[in-house]
Amino acid sequence: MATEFEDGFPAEKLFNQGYSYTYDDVIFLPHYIDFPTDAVNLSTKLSRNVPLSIPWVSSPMDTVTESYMASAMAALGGIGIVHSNVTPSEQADMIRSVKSRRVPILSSPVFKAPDSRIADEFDSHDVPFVLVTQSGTQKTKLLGYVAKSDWLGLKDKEIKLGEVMRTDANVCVPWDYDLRQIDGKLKEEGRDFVVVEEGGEVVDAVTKEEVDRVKGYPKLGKGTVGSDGRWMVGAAIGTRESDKERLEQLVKAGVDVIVLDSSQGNSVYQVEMIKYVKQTYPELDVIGGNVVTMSQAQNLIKAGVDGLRVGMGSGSICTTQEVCAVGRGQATAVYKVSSIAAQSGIPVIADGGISFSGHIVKALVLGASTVMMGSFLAGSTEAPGAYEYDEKKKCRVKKYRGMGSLEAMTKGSDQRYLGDTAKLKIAQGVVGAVADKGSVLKLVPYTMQAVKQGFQDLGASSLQSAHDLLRSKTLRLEVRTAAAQVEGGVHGLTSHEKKAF
Ligand SMILES: NC(=O)C1=CN([C@@H]2O[C@H](COP(=O)(O)OP(=O)(O)OC[C@H]3O[C@@H](n4cnc5c(N)ncnc54)[C@H](O)[C@@H]3O)[C@@H](O)[C@H]2O)C=CC1
Ligand SMILES: O=c1[nH]c(=O)c2[nH+]cn([C@@H]3O[C@H](COP(=O)(O)O)[C@@H](O)[C@H]3O)c2[nH]1
Ligand SMILES: [K+]
Repeated sequence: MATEFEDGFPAEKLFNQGYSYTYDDVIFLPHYIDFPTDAVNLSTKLSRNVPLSIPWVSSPMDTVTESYMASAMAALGGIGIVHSNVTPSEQADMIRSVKSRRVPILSSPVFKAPDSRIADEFDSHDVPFVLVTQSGTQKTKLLGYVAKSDWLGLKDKEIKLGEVMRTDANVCVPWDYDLRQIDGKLKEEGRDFVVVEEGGEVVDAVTKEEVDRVKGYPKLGKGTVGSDGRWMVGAAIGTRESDKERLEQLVKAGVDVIVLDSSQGNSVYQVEMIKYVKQTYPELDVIGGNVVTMSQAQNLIKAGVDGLRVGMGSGSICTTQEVCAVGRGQATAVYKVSSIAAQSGIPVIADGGISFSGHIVKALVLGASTVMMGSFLAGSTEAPGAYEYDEKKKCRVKKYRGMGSLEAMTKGSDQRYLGDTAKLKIAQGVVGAVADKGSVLKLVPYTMQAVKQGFQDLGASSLQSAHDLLRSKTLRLEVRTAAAQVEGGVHGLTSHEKKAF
């Protein structure tokens, strides 16, 4: 008689013992490989009606996702959620900006009116050209441009730009030109830059330098394009009355999906907002959260959400568990919420606590459809803010802060406390910095390749197949002791350098 193997625990057993497990606490046992790494397909859904080719979402935080990051996320086949720590019209402008181009490049050129003069633009800034438009701003007709090289050769520096600009309509390309098309145009005509325009109005400019930079990264696929033919982008809103007016502006700007941004989503405010969004904009997907328990999730599913965001206190900048004594270990939270959400076909976003590719594998295999990241992306070229040099750590860093930090709250999420200015504010997040990670256009493809290797080791060729292995109890896990976690990391060396790609 054949012996039944009992090796490791199925998830159902492991996550029902009264422990709150984080990603680092658990480890998967490898299964059987019968396909190559490249056969792993990580396409997925963010929410009921938003398909993605990679399970990657950037956090709605003001040091993570504005238009540049959201454009890059869409170009990679993921999606960015634009934060709401700005006025509704500023947030709507960011959505429009993402939708107005097809290259993950934002150059923010200098605009001037024809009767204005060059001040110190060419001297004190690294500006290769100035665009001359009717109004001296973006979103009007291009009249001409002045290149730095032309300017340097001029004797009369007081001259009006309208008198010296080059008028060359050929410098313009349509908004939906992709990187390959723009590169072709730059090469054919020997240009240093092109102006991106739509409907006769300037959207942006793209330089050869930027195109060459992006060309050096892994090849981009077709990206996340919506039914409007434009890149898809999400936006965060709150659950206050005033968020209804914010929502209206975002919808007019073309937003594809809304995230109700709260640390504790199971509230009367959120349930009412979900119903309002679904009634007012039935075509718009709404993601509820954050939740970490099955009953929280069930309430929001009943209210009509198209997706759920999971995580409370697991984020790198989060202090919620310390301050409020509520939350859950992220591995347990993702497994539990995904189990109930799967019964209604609701995709789950595993939000926060991701430090490396193995955490992404764990989140996805435990039932999530996508992972949302803040700290992992905040040090990238595409994140808002400038790099600074950290003298102690001897590296370039970018600021990264929690949306519940005092600094972020007093900047604008303060709006959520309008009306209760008398109330005492308690921070649930910190302000910090993260190391330079280069461009997400390189970071994400390499990380995805590592995730595919993890899937291959588990014998899962897709997210669906991973979830099938999980629920059929074929997938086995164990809890790692403290010593096992040490063993699983680099140990026993006097020094080492960690370089993944
Ligand atoms: N994932 C996580 O673990 C955490 C995330 N955060 C982030 O920090 C930011 C702020 O989060 P929260 O403070 O949870 O924001 P929130 O807006 O959900 O809650 C702030 C306060 O406003 C109240 N509130 C919301 N709608 C209301 C309404 N219509 N009427 C009356 N009161 C209402 C809430 O009950 C709460 O007391 C978000 O960006 C969130 O993602 C903060 C803490 C933890
Ligand atoms: O307790 C918190 N206080 C905060 O101030 C805060 N700001 C963001 N978040 C959440 O953290 C997630 C990002 O986490 P990671 O940096 O680990 O990716 C984000 O996606 C959020 O869910 C906060 N949580
Ligand atoms: K934390």
